[in-house]
Amino acid sequence: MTTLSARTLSDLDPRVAVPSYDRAAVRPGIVHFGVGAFHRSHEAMFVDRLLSAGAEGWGIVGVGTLASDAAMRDALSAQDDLYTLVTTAPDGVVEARVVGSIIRYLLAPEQPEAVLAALRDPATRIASLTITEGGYGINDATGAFEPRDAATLADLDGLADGAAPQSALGFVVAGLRERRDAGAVPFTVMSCDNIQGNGHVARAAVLAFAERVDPALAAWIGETVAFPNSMVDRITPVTTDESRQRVADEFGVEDRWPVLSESFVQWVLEDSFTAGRPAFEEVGVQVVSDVEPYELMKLRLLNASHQAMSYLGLLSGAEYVHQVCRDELFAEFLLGYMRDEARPTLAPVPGVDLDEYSAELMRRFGSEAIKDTLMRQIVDGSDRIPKFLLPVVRAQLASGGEIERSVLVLAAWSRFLEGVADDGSALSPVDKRLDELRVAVAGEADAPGSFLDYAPVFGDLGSDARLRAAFVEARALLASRGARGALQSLATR
Ligand SMILES: NC(=O)c1ccc[n+]([C@@H]2O[C@H](COP(=O)([O-])OP(=O)(O)OC[C@H]3O[C@@H](n4cnc5c(N)ncnc54)[C@H](O)[C@@H]3O)[C@@H](O)[C@H]2O)c1
Ligand SMILES: O=P(O)(O)OC[C@@H](O)[C@@H](O)[C@H](O)[C@H](O)CO
Repeated sequence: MTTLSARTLSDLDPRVAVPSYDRAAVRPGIVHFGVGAFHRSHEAMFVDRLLSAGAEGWGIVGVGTLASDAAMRDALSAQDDLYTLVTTAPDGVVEARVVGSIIRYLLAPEQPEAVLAALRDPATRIASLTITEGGYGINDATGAFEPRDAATLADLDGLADGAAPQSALGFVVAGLRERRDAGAVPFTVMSCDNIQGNGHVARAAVLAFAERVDPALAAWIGETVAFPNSMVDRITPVTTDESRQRVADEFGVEDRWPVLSESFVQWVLEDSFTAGRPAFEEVGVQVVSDVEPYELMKLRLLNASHQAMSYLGLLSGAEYVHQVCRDELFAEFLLGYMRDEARPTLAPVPGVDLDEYSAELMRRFGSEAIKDTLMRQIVDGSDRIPKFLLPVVRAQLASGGEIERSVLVLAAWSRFLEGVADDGSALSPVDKRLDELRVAVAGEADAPGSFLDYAPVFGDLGSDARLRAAFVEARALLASRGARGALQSLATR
């Protein structure tokens, strides 16, 4: 067994690829907020490829802004910011590689000045973000900037008074303010979160934040800073002790925080950068002028399918994505959702055959080695349902298209929030709006359909009579027949 560190790289099992470049010589060019599982399987991996190909000046300074990120800091600092990425293909082929592109990790609550210094450094040309859908504070229904987290709210007051930032948005705005005050070129703000128009959303959040701190700064950012949109894709489950053990058993690497993901990877990136960008296209990134068709395809087919399978799956007693996707009843339901409800809302996607894309998704979902849990998909469902599924519902209502599978998912979500599976066992929803959601769903007892009046999620959709009637029917079907029974009923219609 070899404990991972810069010193032990040459001792690793030769099946584990290691950085071929001199990490000590890599200069930083990207400051990344939110060094979670996904950043480490995706952007950091692409940058590792770039550095391996000889690119200079694009090392990553990772930043955690949450107190809970101390665990990542501790794990990475113990192994010189290196980690093992293990990918598994649906056919079982496994590859392992030590990623070296994160050259420094900063825990913002303890080192705010170091984070500001990294953003101030003219070598930093991109600030990238994976801070989750909720991290932008944008109300999905209205598009208004309404942050709810304490750090962002504190920064909205504190930044104007010169206090050190606490939130990712606060650091980005403070960093841009320093650039402006120094007469320097700003950095690009590159969101890699799963949000339609993630660049537009990041721009809206940063501008609204800056407007509250210094309107002239907001105007400067609006004129000078690029916020590229992107479609990002690689299924990356949470690292568990079982994953650590697998890396140790299969590759002999003792790694405190490896990442295990699928082999599939995709990044479609809008070519819009303020201060230059790496030659991403040379390492597998699709650099395009319009990302939207790819984004809509991915969010409405992949991410919405995760929502579609998870509430129904958990109600039926399943635990894993592969479990439900290998079940014919669920597979037929998901393919039906993709074919009859999501795909009619999509424009043609350049170079993509949507039949093949949907079939490949089912192969990816069915991959047992990934061990992705249904529970991972439902954390803060109130952030995900509006971004992934409701755009499909809105478009289908507008065109008179089918909605019955999407509505069954909404009904399953409402039943899931009630916390009881079909066999009577307890379910544990995790959602930042759980209290409000439970009040909303309790209203169903006296006023069926009133759950849809919960505006923070549904906006004005609750007033749609067709949707409301279908929702009431779907809830009744789930109550009488359970999740599997409801799927059977749909399959035989
Ligand atoms: N895991 C995947 O399969 C996957 C795939 C594509 C895109 N993504 C995107 O990446 C995001 C992160 O996913 P992950 O798998 O890395 O999760 P994770 O739980 O491993 O990491 C979450 C990261 O987000 C940061 N974060 C969370 N809330 C924040 C906030 N309010 N402000 C600042 N930082 C915050 C945390 O510090 C942490 O680094 C997702 O929300 C999604 O938008 C994930
Ligand atoms: O992480 P989220 O909230 O964007 O959505 C949950 C999953 O659908 C998502 O993580 C997918 O696994 C990912 O988008 C695949 O690329």
